[in-house]
Amino acid sequence: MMSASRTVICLLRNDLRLHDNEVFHWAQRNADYIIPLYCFDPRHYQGTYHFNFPKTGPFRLRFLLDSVKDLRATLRKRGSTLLVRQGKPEDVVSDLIQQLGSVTAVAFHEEVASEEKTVEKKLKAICCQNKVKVQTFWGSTLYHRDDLPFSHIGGLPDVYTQFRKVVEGQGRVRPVLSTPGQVKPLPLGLEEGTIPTFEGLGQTEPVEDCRSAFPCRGGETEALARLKHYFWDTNAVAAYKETRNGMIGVDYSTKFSPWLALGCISPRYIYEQIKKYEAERTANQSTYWVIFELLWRDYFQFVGLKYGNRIFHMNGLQDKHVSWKTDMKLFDAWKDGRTGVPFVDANMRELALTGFMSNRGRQNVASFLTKDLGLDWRLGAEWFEYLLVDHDVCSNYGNWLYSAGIGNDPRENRKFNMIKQGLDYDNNGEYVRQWVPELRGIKGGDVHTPWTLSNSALSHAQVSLNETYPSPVIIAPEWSRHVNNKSSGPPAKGRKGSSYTPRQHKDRGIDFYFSKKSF
Ligand SMILES: Cc1cc2nc3c(=O)[nH]c(=O)nc-3n(C[C@H](O)[C@H](O)[C@H](O)COP(=O)(O)OP(=O)(O)OC[C@H]3O[C@@H](n4cnc5c(N)ncnc54)[C@H](O)[C@@H]3O)c2cc1C
Ligand SMILES: Nc1ncnc2c1ncn2[C@@H]1O[C@H](COP(=O)(O)OP(=O)(O)OP(=O)(O)O)[C@@H](O)[C@H]1O
Repeated sequence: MMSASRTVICLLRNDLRLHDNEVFHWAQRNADYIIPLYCFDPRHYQGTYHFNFPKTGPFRLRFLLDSVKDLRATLRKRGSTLLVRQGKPEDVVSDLIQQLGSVTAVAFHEEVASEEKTVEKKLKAICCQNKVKVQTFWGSTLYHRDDLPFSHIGGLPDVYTQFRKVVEGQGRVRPVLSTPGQVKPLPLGLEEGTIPTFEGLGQTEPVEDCRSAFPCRGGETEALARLKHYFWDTNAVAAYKETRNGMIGVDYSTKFSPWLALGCISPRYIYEQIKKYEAERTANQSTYWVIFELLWRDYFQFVGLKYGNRIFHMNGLQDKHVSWKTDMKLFDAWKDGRTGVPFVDANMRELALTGFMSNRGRQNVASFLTKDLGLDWRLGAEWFEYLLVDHDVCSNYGNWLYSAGIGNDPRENRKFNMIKQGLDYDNNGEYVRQWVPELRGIKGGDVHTPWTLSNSALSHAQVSLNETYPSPVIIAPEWSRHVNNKSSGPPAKGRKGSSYTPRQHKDRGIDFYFSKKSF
């Protein structure tokens, strides 16, 4: 007698790739029929938890649609396809189990945060009711959760460097799993399903901005092409450590994050390629530093595992009470890039217009929101959740907690100085002028501090504070140490009542900007 055929549903979530994907790898060995499935979960298109911003913004949605299309095309080339449904995964899977009557297993990658965990629990309950096996995997990090050199997740150090040293010393990265040449077929009679459109999901397609630092499209194919470009075609990876704090252009950093967030590229594959590059081309601090940064990503995933819902709580991991404000006027100024602090505004406008912001920018705007404005950090985190093309729940909330001083930063009271940062990382003001066109007439680093310019300098630059560009919503006292006094003159209009007092530092030149006293 022939044994009954085995049908496995491979539920794809944030693992939209065929390479190094344990779900497919397992199904290939344990099924006669495979149903690759992606569900557009309506809960992802509702509001964020506290402030009700749209949970998935247009840039991430476009990236997701690209990624789903690309995976379908890849699977079609290999004898399969991607089933697409609009609905909650637990309902869709339940319907498929009923419809087919032959499903033997449901396989998926586990996630970290409670919303995703709730879906997993529901899937398990449905499978249990229907006597269908559930096979789950861990696959989002470089180091596998089960290989961590800590006896249990509670032993994860609260300081990144301690985590990194232990992991680098005692951990191992698992080898990349093989990519199936042909994928096992689908059972007959299943509708492939239409990939939804922007309109169908109640959104409008974003307009391309030629200034974007991330003009890339989603999908595994594009992710692998990006790696080839950054490593093998341009050798940009060999200078990563020197360029990674840049803000203009595509190649100052890897830009892997959006593909990593949706799982279009595997961190183990990146690691394997770095090792290959080091063996065949060059091994230097830069090539190592990409791994160092990927370990930050791992770290925040594991912090999420350790702390659960505490990563979302107002008082953070340390249960530290801070009197956060929710002044929505100030928040609007921040989110709209109208704070009057050009370095902040440029970054916030870049985010709104492209869905991307550099790591340097993110650290600064987060510090500004939490430390200068004293606003509830969750406003910032949820705004990022809405807009970022690379939103990843653990990296986003983990970094916000860190910036707000209630997460994993071992230093007390770390606060960025917006003017020093602007001058250090955008010394001649090119980045600010790119995103804040009202200030284009102001030359050099002066663009970071328009409120310190004389009326004649402002009118020469065709800037009118409070009319064409706002006066700063706040001026932190420590900023005065970093003002380019060469062009500062008598108080400009609109500065009335501010706490700013210009200090005269004649002929100190550029070195003055690089004071080590504040970040
Ligand atoms: C407030 C704030 C919010 C953030 N939100 C997110 C987010 O939602 N998703 C996200 O992927 N990153 C987030 N980051 C981290 C970081 O800014 C981005 O990963 C990085 O800018 C992406 O660009 P890249 O891929 O070119 O990075 P690269 O500099 O090329 O780094 C390589 C990879 O390392 C990882 N990485 C680097 N820095 C960090 C970091 N600080 N934390 C975690 N992983 C890191 C990313 O996967 C990145 O792709 C946030 C940082 C801050 C300060
Ligand atoms: N994937 C996710 N993305 C964003 N937020 C998430 C995600 N998963 C869970 N959360 C957040 O986790 C929290 C879960 O709230 P819930 O009420 O279930 O738990 P809780 O521990 O009692 O938290 P709270 O005290 O804030 O209500 C919410 O803040 C929710 O937004």
